[in-house]
Amino acid sequence: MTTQELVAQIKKKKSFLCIGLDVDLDKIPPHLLKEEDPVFAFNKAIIDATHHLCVSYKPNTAFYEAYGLKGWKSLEKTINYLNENYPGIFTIADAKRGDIGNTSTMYAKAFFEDLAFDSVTVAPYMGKDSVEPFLAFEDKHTIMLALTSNEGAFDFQTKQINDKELYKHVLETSKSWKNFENLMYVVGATKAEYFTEIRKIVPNSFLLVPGVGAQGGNLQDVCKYGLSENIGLLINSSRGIIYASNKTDFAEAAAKKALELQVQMADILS
Ligand SMILES: O=c1ccn([C@@H]2O[C@H](COP(=O)(O)O)[C@@H](O)[C@H]2O)c(=O)[nH]1
Repeated sequence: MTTQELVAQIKKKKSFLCIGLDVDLDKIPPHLLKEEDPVFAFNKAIIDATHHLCVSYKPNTAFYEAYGLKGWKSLEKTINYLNENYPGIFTIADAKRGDIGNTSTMYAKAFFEDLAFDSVTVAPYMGKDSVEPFLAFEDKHTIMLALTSNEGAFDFQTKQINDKELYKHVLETSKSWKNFENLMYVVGATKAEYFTEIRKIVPNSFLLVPGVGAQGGNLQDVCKYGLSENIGLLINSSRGIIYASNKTDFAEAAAKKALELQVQMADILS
């Protein structure tokens, strides 16, 4: 999916919501555990109930890798289900990869070719040659960690290096990389006070913003400082939506939570 197509979907649905599919077998409704693939059964029900309210889904691969081969199969079934049934949805593999060049190429093939995701999250720590193999996939998007939502973001990302903080070096340096137009960034909703500075460096780039809901980030604050001319935001909520109920009404309860965010987004976009 191109950035223009993503923007068109956002305008059509009046939503820039990304729903996180972080499936934990200890949290899903117990009746689903009888299913052959409880993780996929849960995802399918959540997707069918919420697809009209969001523009993106983000499975965090940790929640699938934790279940070994079975978990990877559930992830494969989930991305195939999305691509076959909801082709207008932007898919994100939240895998936070990045390694020496030839290894990064294999990670990119895993998520872009074997599993046909639109995008994958990467860590910037190993530098340009660890990210460019992802960017080499011209019709795909690479989403690089810039300023994360957790407390540990202050350990390194905001440290001053020469004249500015490390996260600003990450943003500025990456602007010269080949296929920069396919680069997006992760910025935590819990760091709303940083969005003005971030927008000075990357005024038009898309930002994937986790941390609304369970982590306490505020949608209005993020939008106040983070919206760009082409909207430029994908706001993620995972636990706050998918675990709204652990009874048989879990999908409707998730849709209700998604609707609460979508209504606020429609209001912001109007
Ligand atoms: O800075 C970051 C980067 C990634 N995440 C991921 O987003 C979701 C958030 O889940 P919630 O349940 O809505 O808190 C999860 O997959 C994280 O690993 C993040 O939170 N912060």
